[in-house]
Amino acid sequence: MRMSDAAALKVAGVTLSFGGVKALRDVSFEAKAGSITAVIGPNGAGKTSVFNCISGFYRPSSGQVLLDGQDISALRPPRRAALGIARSFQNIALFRGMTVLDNIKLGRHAHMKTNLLQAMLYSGAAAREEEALRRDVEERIIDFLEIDHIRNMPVSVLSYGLQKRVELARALAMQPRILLLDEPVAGMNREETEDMARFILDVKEEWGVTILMVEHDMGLIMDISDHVTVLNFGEVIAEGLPAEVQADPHVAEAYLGSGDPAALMKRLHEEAEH
Ligand SMILES: Nc1ncnc2c1ncn2[C@@H]1O[C@H](COP(=O)(O)OP(=O)(O)OP(=O)(O)O)[C@@H](O)[C@H]1O
Repeated sequence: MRMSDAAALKVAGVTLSFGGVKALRDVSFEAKAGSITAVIGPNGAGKTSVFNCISGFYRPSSGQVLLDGQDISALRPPRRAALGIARSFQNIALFRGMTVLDNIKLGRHAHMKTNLLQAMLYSGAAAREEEALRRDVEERIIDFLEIDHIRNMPVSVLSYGLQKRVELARALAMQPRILLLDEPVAGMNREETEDMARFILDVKEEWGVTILMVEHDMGLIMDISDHVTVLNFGEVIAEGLPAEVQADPHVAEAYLGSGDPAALMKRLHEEAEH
């Protein structure tokens, strides 16, 4: 059973400035429904800024963000979350003193009834039904991410890899249609990275979620992405299938300062060995 229908996300001509610094210049790309799209680029290229424009934390000076063709650029972050855009953060943003389960429950927040009138009209039976459904979703997430054994542990005692998995669990509890993953395997060892790769693929395939991820681990990107967009100095310099992007001299130049795809391949393989 799928949790939701995947949605398509489009970033159209987005420009973002901080004072005199243009963090993004006319950036356009699309994450197709039900696919994994990676946004890559050297440090400071604008990857996090793109995520912040999509989730609504930053307002671009021009351009649009479209969810299934609907312009959501004017909506505030909670409204975008309610429409199904969930994200994880580069540095884990969990409540460390709280248990795994309580952190996951917080993911529901985006779906809660906030309007008082709505809440009053919301009958006890319907509320109970929704509560049961929520619990069912939480159990499925815990089962799916294999975190049953740690559900009652405080997040602070968990390994880094497990904390990242709990963060994914919390994002899934929002029942997203679009999942933004900010460096999902940063700081992970090989085994943790392989586990996370498998979970990300399963989120796409079994849960029908469109995934957009920023990541530096090229091995992971090449293995699981359907499409790659490359940013450099706030501009899209290449995009396409992982293999196409890897062979693109512009990409090699952005990363290495030389336009030699063979040298880039060599470096990526060396990084993957670690
Ligand atoms: N809040 C901010 N205020 C001022 N400048 C910012 C702000 N956020 C980002 N920038 C600038 O915008 C540019 C893009 O930064 P961004 O963090 O989006 O890059 P990134 O590709 O995510 O980098 P990294 O891989 O290091 O995380 C950089 O020049 C950065 O200094």
